[in-house]
Amino acid sequence: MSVFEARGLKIYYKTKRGYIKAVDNINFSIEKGQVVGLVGESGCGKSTFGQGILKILPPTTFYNGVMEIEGKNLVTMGEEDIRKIRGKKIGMIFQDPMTSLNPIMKIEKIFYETLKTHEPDITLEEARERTARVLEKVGIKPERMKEYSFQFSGGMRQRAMIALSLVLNPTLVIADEPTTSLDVIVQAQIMELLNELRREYDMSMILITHDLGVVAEAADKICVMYAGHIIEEAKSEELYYAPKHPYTQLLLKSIPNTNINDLDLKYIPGSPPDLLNPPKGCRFAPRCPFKKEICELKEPKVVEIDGSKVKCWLYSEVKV
Ligand SMILES: Nc1ncnc2c1ncn2[C@@H]1O[C@H](COP(=O)(O)OP(=O)(O)OP(=O)(O)O)[C@@H](O)[C@H]1O
Repeated sequence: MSVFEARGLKIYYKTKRGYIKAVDNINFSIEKGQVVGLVGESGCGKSTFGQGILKILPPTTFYNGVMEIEGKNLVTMGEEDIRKIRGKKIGMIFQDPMTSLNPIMKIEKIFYETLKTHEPDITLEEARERTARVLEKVGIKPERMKEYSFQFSGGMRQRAMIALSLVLNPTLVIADEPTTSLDVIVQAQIMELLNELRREYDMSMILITHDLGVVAEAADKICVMYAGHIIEEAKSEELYYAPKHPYTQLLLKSIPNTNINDLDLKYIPGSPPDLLNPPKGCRFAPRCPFKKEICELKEPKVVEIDGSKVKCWLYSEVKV
């Protein structure tokens, strides 16, 4: 059963020059207990999708289509109802823990404030108990809730933010580059922790990253984004060992051998298109080594092949 679904979802930024089509007509679903990886080059719309689910994008952002959590459509929902869902049903883990951990508040106060937003009657004592429990789960000694986040190491801050996103026991957690700012060993520890927690809490997680190596291990299913579209969706193993879309194939080839953060996409010449005016056919066509005539003329539909979904003319019947 899917806990969250997007159908025909569009998220556009309004600018003086026109609309930036950062998420453009995507379908997406995640089931209970599932981890879905969302990968792609910088600027392809991953964070827009993640933050769009929480409706924390600039107020001028245009949404269309459906984003459904437990049967409720977030696209048409008013701000007051969204606030009840934010944190409670959908948690968020950011790349920079300081986004969530106010440096001028003690950790216990941050947790208390978060709990109080959704459970106004909670006492400080109850909040402390819940905080202690969740801090222990992420490997932080409960007494450290008396400290400020700046007294924590980078890895501990990330653990504290994970605890904060879990304290309300959300149905879905969105983790946007949760390990990017950390060193390799701490990255591995945090990924292991996320994996343990999702099993224990049976929660669903959307894992946003530009690092295919990270998601290949952690995710059940991977969605590859390119220029506002999901161009391939497959089980992790399938995507890793039998990628179908030429972009996915090239992305896999570009995984660096050494563990560096920034992908060097030396195998993919050119750069992603301008999302103010994306190409009218396949958005990857200008860079695709297998491009056919149809590719630049008409947008391909998503087709299912061997259990994967792929948006590419190589796999579609051409009906002009
Ligand atoms: N607030 C904004 N106003 C206008 N355009 C924006 C805004 N935020 C992002 N964009 C544009 O939307 C597109 C998608 O950006 P987004 O940050 O979602 O991509 P991303 O895949 O998450 O990249 P990164 O990994 O670099 O964060 C880009 O063209 C970006 O320039």
